[in-house]
Amino acid sequence: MNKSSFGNHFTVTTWGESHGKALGAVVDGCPAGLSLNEEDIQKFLDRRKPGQSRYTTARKEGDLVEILSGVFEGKTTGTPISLIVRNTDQRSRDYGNIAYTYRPGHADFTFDAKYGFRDYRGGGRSSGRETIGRVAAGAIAAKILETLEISFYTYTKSIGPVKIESFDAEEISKNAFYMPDAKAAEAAGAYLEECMKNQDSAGGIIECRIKNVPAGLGNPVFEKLDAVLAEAVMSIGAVKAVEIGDGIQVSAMKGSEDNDGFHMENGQITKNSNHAGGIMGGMSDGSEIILRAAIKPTPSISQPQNTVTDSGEETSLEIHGRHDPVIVPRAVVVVESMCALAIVDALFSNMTSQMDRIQEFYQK
Ligand SMILES: Cc1cc2nc3c(=O)[nH]c(=O)nc-3n(C[C@H](O)[C@H](O)[C@H](O)COP(=O)(O)O)c2cc1C
Ligand SMILES: C=C(O[C@@H]1CC(C(=O)O)=C[C@@H](OP(=O)(O)O)[C@H]1O)C(=O)O
Repeated sequence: MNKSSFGNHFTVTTWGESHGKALGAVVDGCPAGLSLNEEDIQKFLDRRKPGQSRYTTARKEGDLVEILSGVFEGKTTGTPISLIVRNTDQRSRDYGNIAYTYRPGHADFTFDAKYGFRDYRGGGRSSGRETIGRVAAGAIAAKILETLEISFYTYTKSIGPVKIESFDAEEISKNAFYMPDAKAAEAAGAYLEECMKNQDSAGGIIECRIKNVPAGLGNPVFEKLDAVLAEAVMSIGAVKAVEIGDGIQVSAMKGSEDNDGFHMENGQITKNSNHAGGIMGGMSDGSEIILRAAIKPTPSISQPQNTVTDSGEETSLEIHGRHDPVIVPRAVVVVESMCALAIVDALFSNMTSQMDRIQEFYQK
């Protein structure tokens, strides 16, 4: 558990606890010669950090990253890249009443079931704060993908019952929810105010669209690209479902509706539609990859809840502390980072032609 490795070729280990001294990641397998500085990573971390709006945890963290190794004179050296973010605003006293009592919906009971004890301060390793390491590593993966012109749009599709009804890419970074629809963002704010007034929380859906992934990435069996992406995204705390393309809706469609027909466009094989979400038979088909992640409502809510202690006593629990009333906006960049890591790992593992393109780029 203390080692959350990701991938076989581009390997990421995240480390650290929410109330420990620091958190971070070690990235192995990044090619030498990639131009990389702290700002490249910081701009990703800034999209995740607490305190971006009144709809996030009130914990005050700058989440400033330091690169400890693997970069010399602004370029990666091909050796392990170690990244650290120090914790500065732990308030462990908030967690005194969950040291022996299990929070419904969090990992307290299952941690004890597996290990027999746990770091209850801030949830330890099961805190959403662990995602700092994923995002820091994801920024490096995204930088590699940028050299191949592979790019991402990741945004909030819904919060609770409020769904986006229009798409304006410019709008995504302009509201607290990373929604591409200003009206929906306003309605989401009103919904959240209601939840907060009732000491409750909300969930929602994040959509990630990946452009310019060449056809043929992935594998026809086992490490299928859709399976690899789903595993990567499902490993984020609070993600309860992952869909590719039309996802669960295909179960109600007819073959004639779901199939994406082909035609020729400028000498290229092109699909008429994209119900498949850019992946067929476990391999990318050259169209946009479309993935959605369903995020549950934040489990730590302050209204009294029925639960039990670790000695089996039934009790009522009021959770203290500074929690996200909704996880979705802060998880947008986490989903993007995990997708970037999965795509880089897939590229490095089975497309030698892509490796050549990367090497060519660095040697320029
Ligand atoms: C970015 C992010 C922020 C989170 N913030 C909180 C929070 O403030 N309070 C909380 O109880 N859970 C929060 N979570 C969710 C818990 O980490 C998660 O529910 C817990 O680890 C149990 O895992 P599970 O929900 O996948 O079963 C957050 C998750 C993420 C990814
Ligand atoms: C601090 C972050 O989010 C935390 C995620 C979290 C949880 O249980 O997941 C619980 C809270 O932790 P604490 O009570 O220690 O402040 C959140 O604030 C972060 O993600 O950076």
